[in-house]
Amino acid sequence: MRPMGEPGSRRQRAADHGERSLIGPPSGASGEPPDGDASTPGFVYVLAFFSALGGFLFGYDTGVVSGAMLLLKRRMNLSALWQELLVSSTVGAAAVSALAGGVLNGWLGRRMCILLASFIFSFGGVMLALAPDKVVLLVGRIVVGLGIGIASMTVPVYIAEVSPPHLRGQLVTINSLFITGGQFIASVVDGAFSYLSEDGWRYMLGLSVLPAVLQFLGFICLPESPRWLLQNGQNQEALQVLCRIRGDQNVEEEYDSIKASVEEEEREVRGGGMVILRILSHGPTRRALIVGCGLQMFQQLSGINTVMYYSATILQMAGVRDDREAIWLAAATSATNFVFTLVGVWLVERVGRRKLTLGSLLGTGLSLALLAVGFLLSAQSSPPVTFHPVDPNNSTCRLYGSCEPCTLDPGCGFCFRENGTKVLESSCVPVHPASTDHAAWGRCYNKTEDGKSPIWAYNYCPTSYSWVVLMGLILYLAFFAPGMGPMPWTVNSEIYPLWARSTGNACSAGVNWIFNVVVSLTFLHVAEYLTYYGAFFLYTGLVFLALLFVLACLPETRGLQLEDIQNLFMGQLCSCGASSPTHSRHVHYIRHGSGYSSAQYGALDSDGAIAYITLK
Ligand SMILES: O[C@H]1[C@H](O)[C@@H](O)[C@H](O)[C@@H](O)[C@H]1O
Repeated sequence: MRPMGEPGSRRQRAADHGERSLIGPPSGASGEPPDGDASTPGFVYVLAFFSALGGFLFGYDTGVVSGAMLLLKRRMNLSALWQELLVSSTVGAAAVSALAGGVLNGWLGRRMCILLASFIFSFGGVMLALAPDKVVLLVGRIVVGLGIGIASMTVPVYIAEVSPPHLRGQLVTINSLFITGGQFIASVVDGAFSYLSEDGWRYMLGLSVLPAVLQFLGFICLPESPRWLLQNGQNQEALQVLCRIRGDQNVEEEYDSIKASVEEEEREVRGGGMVILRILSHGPTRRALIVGCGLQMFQQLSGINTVMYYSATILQMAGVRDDREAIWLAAATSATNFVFTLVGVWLVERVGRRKLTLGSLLGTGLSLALLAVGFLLSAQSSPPVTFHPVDPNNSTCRLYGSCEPCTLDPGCGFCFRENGTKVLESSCVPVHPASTDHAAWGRCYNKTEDGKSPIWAYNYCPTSYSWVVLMGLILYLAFFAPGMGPMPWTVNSEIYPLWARSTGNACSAGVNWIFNVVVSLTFLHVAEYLTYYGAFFLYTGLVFLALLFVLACLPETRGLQLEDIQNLFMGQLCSCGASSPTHSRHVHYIRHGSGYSSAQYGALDSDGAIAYITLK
């Protein structure tokens, strides 16, 4: 890499003139294109759009399954275990392929990996749409999961590598917008096809083939990332791609900077060895990996997928009894997630990654506390069991005195009648072994269509505090979606040097998927031991830990060229955060050969633009 301040560099030329250089980093950190260069060519937006279809498929395939399952469990007579398998197998497969994606990415390139993922998505989609039985369905869900894992780690890297620095955050965050957009469209499709009780699930699961094929066709014509091309010695092609994606801007400096950085990295890492071991033994990349994996872990530990998954139940608590109504209201929940991700796209280049993540975590934590308080109030006013039918099997359900402990036992449900908000004739009875939709026997076994049968509540209790929970849910999504939703993906796409980028992103995406499985599989057990409010207080605590982690360790990467970002990780891990506060000076290390010897001082002006001066 050409050191900043090296004779001949743009920044040094200004410094040589004796000015206290106020030239920003290669592109304006304030969100402006460098030196007022010509505007970014539309081609970059086309690239971002076709890549982000991978995000859309990630969102669609993880989101669509809940609605499809409502129909499938009846059509295929699925046991609870099979339902669990069909939902979690995709996430599990995504974890495995995200981890393997690092090797594939370095070996085949970003473009080939995206093509591979869209091919896998198309194949899996066809398989799901035509599945004759549950085994083929399971294989289809695993195939789709393999596609999701590869796409989830490749797409942000590709977009980051083709974007100009001043737009990088926004364009990578668009991928997250497509994820939540995919989840939203999936919930609308679920709603629309829920009326086709016979084959609706085939359309729900199969429709993902359309965006997958579109992405495949698009990527046949789109170029490889110039950074990967340079890393693999294809210099001419890299220059051509750079010219295409930067339009009439001068690409010479960017080309030189990437090339120098590749050459220097090659010198440093001569001798090879496994990339992950090299990452771990090299301080700055090790610290970047800890920050990247930590962010992804905390994203999942903030309970987003529990909240999304649990939204239907929260709505039932609030008095929505009809299945269809609950499906449409769940679509409103994912719409909230989507709309607020849009706010993140707007904010990321304006306030920067760090402030956005911190603000988001603070709001997410407070909303989780509100959710927990809502559940606590509901538990305290939990309706008593007033009707005790004779239990033929002497199950544990007859021992519970109120709704709360009854519904926390996975084997029991609450059967009651309502008169306005008053709960009458309530009993705690065993759930049917084949379906949680009704009781094993008694009044809540057979539902009649005349609306006179009692209400069967599995997993929730009727409560007059549901509005507190509902408010907590909406506030949670409004705070999570702009920051903690997209930032872990965005930050990971930029913090690793080129040689470590594929592996770093593979590890952090793998961590995201692993914690996704862990949180969703443990939620009901955690709730069983700690009650619902205990579970949400636990998530609140984890979010405050995340806040401390981000406060201490996440540096601001806004506006910096990818090749310069690693310098932010030169200091101690938990001083990372200190390198980026506004209005403060920070040392910017310059690489000389393989060492970091001299320094430039950078000061952030009030817009967050970085000014550099060189110490001689
Ligand atoms: O960033 C995404 C997004 O926030 C989704 O809504 C969530 O389901 C995913 O797990 C997460 O990785």
